[in-house]
Amino acid sequence: MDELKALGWSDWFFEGFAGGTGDAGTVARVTAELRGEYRLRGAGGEFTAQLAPRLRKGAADRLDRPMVGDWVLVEPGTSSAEVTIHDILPRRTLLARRGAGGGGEVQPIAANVDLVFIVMGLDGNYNARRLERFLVAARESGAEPMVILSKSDLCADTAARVVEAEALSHGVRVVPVNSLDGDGVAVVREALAPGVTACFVGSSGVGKSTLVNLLAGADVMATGAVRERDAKGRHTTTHRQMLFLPCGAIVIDTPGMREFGLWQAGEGLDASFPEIAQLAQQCRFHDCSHAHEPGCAVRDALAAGEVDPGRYASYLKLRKEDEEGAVRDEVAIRQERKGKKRRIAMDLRVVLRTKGKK
Ligand SMILES: Nc1nc2c(ncn2[C@@H]2O[C@H](COP(=O)(O)OP(=O)(O)OP(=O)(O)O)[C@@H](O)[C@H]2O)c(=O)[nH]1
Ligand SMILES: [Zn+2]
Repeated sequence: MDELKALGWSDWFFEGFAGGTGDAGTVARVTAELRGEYRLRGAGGEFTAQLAPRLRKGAADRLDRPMVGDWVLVEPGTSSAEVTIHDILPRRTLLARRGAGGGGEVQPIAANVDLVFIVMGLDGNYNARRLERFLVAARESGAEPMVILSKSDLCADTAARVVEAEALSHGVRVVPVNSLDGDGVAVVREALAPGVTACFVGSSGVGKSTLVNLLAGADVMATGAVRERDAKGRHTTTHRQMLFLPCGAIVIDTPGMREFGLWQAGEGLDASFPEIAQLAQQCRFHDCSHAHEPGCAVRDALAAGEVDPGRYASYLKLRKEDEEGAVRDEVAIRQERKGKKRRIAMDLRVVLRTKGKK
């Protein structure tokens, strides 16, 4: 299993893998996905595989399909080109977002990530509300977040920005990085122990790929097939790919995200807004929305100037997005079930009709 450990395998995954009695040759990790074809890496190296029909047809949404970072079970075919993925092992962590203003369907980012690097550029990209949004999603994913304030060379007062970001991050480490001269990169490197899987998220152009290249000690991202020139002629990341660093860590660079809709806030919301969560326990109503109810401890504190209005608004917005998303998901599941029933009914009709003809 040592080869698998280098790919991020840990004891946690044993249970999903026939209680640890499975054959190492049948488990592999998804390193990239391109138009329904999967690049996998297992004990024996890299290979390409297709989804087994059961996974292709049975997938209700995109979370039911393999994504970058997943551990999957494979079955060899008669030729090496016919390897199929027939199962996905339970995910230890799952990072996802919601498309189109947060109202759309779930968009998986990566599975089994240990560390989420939230990258914000100090060239004007930094935004407190967006940082809070990323922190909620990263915490909820089950991975450990870390904030990278990139392009520190372009900021007149980096120290002040770090203090500001730390105040919003509640215990999450904030690191200023300058990828041009390597300032701060050592701190990022320290977090990248062998076998650790890290994912970089942030807007386009904040310097994710530049930093990944620096960590890799080579121009892996710019030369890889995952980089293309955009309309302005800039290199930009076009899809997710897993890279294996010389230090033994595994990184996933993601394309820049203009929008990061919240998929699920879960416990990530209260963990990211502990001062509000604590006050909420004293609200008169157990299910207080902190928007209009009488006896709301959160609004009382807000009126007394004890809660930051920006944080309060951010909390309410993310909470609303989370609730609306949950309703959407439920509707989608119901429609999916209905659709399935209809398909079964149609299949039956076909069977009956053909039977009648005989
Ligand atoms: N001044 C300065 N420029 C930087 C730094 N890091 C990256 N850049 C520049 O910022 C631009 C964008 O960097 P990329 O690494 O391509 O950004 P990205 O986040 O990977 O962008 P996408 O792939 O589109 O998501 C490039 O021109 C880099 O040279 C830095 O620390 N300081
Ligand atoms: Zn309240």
